Amino acid sequence: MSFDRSIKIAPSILAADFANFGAECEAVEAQGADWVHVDVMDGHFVPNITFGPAMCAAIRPHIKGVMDVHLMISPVDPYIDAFAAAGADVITAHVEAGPHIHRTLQAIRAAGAKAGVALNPGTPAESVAHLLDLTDLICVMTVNPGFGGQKFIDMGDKIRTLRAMIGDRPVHIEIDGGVDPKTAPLVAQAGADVLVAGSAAFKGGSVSNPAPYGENIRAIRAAAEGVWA
Ligand SMILES: O=C(CO)[C@H](O)[C@H](O)COP(=O)(O)O
Repeated sequence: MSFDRSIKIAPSILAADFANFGAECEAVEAQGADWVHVDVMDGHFVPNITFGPAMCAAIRPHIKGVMDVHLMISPVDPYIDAFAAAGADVITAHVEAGPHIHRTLQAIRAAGAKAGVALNPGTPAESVAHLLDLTDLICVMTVNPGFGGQKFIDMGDKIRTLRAMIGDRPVHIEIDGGVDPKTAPLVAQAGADVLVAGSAAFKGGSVSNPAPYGENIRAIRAAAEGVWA
């Protein structure tokens, strides 16, 4: 997985048809998705339960590109090897999920995946200042994690602070929650390059009618890229 700072759209399959994940992954990729984002929730760190490593392994053959696994679980460390073995390219853990985030990021890299660290809206940018050389991606939550379809919370100042802290390190800034064509320019302008979109990516489409996925992805990308025009 090579590094670049172009805008990447990562549809979250939290908004897909739960009875048809393999076909949904293929459909969004065929319609222009750069990454596929998988929201893993445990009913403990967040108030919702979704998928585990077996589901990630099941959809892996249906994803040609990057499988981006966002762990909203606590503890994280006992499950890292299982998600890496399931084929995750990126594994992101929350800085709030445990006392030893250094150990977690090192374990993710040791397992062969890119290491991401996520921050809830209430967590300041400075909480990851000491992690910049241990991480490949910082995920800025623009909703309180747990559910799709929530209202976007403006984290522009945090994104700008992180972009300045990162400097020329090869670290992605990913935004997760409420991303759509209206909010995408705000986060892109602030310095984000990976935009997770659930509701706004899957809106109006289905595996039997995937064209709206393409329209949605193109609209988010054009809005984000438009800030540089
Ligand atoms: O991590 C998440 C929720 O915890 C989801 O990825 C996020 O909310 C995306 O969904 P939407 O675009 O519908 O807001």
